[in-house]
Amino acid sequence: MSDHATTDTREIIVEILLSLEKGQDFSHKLMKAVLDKYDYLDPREKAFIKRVTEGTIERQLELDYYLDRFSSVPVRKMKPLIRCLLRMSTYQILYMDAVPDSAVCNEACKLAAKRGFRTLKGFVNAVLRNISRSKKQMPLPDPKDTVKHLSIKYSMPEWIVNLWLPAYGREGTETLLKGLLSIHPVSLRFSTELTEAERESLAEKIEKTGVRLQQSRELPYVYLAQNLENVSELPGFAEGKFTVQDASSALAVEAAGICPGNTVMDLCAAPGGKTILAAEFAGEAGHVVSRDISEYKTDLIRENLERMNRRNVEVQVYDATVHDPEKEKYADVVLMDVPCSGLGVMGKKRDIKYHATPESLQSITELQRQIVAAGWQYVKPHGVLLYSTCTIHRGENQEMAVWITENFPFVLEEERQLLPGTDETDGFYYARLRRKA
Ligand SMILES: C[S@@+](CC[C@H](N)C(=O)[O-])C[C@H]1O[C@@H](n2cnc3c(N)ncnc32)[C@H](O)[C@@H]1O
Repeated sequence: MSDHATTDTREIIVEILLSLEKGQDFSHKLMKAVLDKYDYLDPREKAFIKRVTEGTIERQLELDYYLDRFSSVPVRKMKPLIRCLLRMSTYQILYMDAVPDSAVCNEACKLAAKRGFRTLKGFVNAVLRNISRSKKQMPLPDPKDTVKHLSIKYSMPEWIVNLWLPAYGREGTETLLKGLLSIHPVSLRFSTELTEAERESLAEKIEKTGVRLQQSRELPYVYLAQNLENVSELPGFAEGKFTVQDASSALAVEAAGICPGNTVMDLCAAPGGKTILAAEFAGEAGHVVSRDISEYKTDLIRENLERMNRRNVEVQVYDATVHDPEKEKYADVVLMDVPCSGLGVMGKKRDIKYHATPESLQSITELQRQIVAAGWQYVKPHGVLLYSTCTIHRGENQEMAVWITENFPFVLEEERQLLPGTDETDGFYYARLRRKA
């Protein structure tokens, strides 16, 4: 990516980083709002804003480690604007070859002066030029200290590294950490009602717009898209021929084994990814009850159902932690895609790792248990409970499946933990549990 960015563009990035420091929102939401606001900018400038902002956020622990070594003032004591400016400039020096280091330093000094820190221009310049000179051998913690080394190298809080090391070992954890930092293409899930020839012809039309598509290894109707600016402008989107859905999420619905004519309940359904695929599998003779906690959330489901032309779905606002006696033994398949810690989607929601805490994992596990306890009875005898999360945490995943079999009349038939770096998907878990009687 070459440097088309002006001082004003870089100022937008600093503003986003400053808002995030104040805890004003999650980065993916703020990013979308900012790109909508500056929609008039040149696409290359928008791409620059996205790349630098997201890169700076996801590499923050690593960048701070370097800054603490190259600056006389510790990162935590810097003025917030200077801190954000140095982080995003260091990211450009280390990770964006096409932007000359001298331009990064000059632009940073200009921006510091523009924002009232003229006296700190010399400091900013000295820190960045030092980093630029040493960029081939940046210091990292001793590899013998596995946790600290991996934490800084892959910018992951130590407690999360500690959570994964016992489950995946050093090599497996490193593969996972690397996978989370790699490029994450947008995943397009084509309607399963299209024939193979129709799918291929649509894929060709999409590629003519400049988007690069690669069929997923996991499912023939999922394509990974690179170079994608705006999904809603692609041919076929408005006609409901595809939706944005990760292969892992579609695999979970596949694992539920929904047959034409089945009755399905989706208890935590917004924005509707799994509901729509379940409705395709159940067909016109089947029926899906799709629930979420608020009007706002259920409106998102309705919007997507409308675009994807699904009519066999009933959308309801309903709190999944409250038992609904009317639905006992109602469904062949109950989807419980529960709220979770989201550690599997950190590649797309880059600041989840800084917000999550061991305590928040504990309380989310409690909520998941409440949802299961309130909803297991909706499954007909010999029917399926499909439990899933987009996280990588045994307490919310494998241990939860065991807890279900120990407390309710279910047997575990299949479970799968998908891992970035190993699988070309988000981190995702699902378990198919069959009701005994
Ligand atoms: C992982 S997301 C669901 C994604 C969705 N299944 C899909 O495939 O598009 C979890 C959902 O649970 C919903 N949720 C959280 N607490 C809930 C509750 N008590 N009752 C119902 N839904 C809830 C959230 O609003 C969120 O939409």
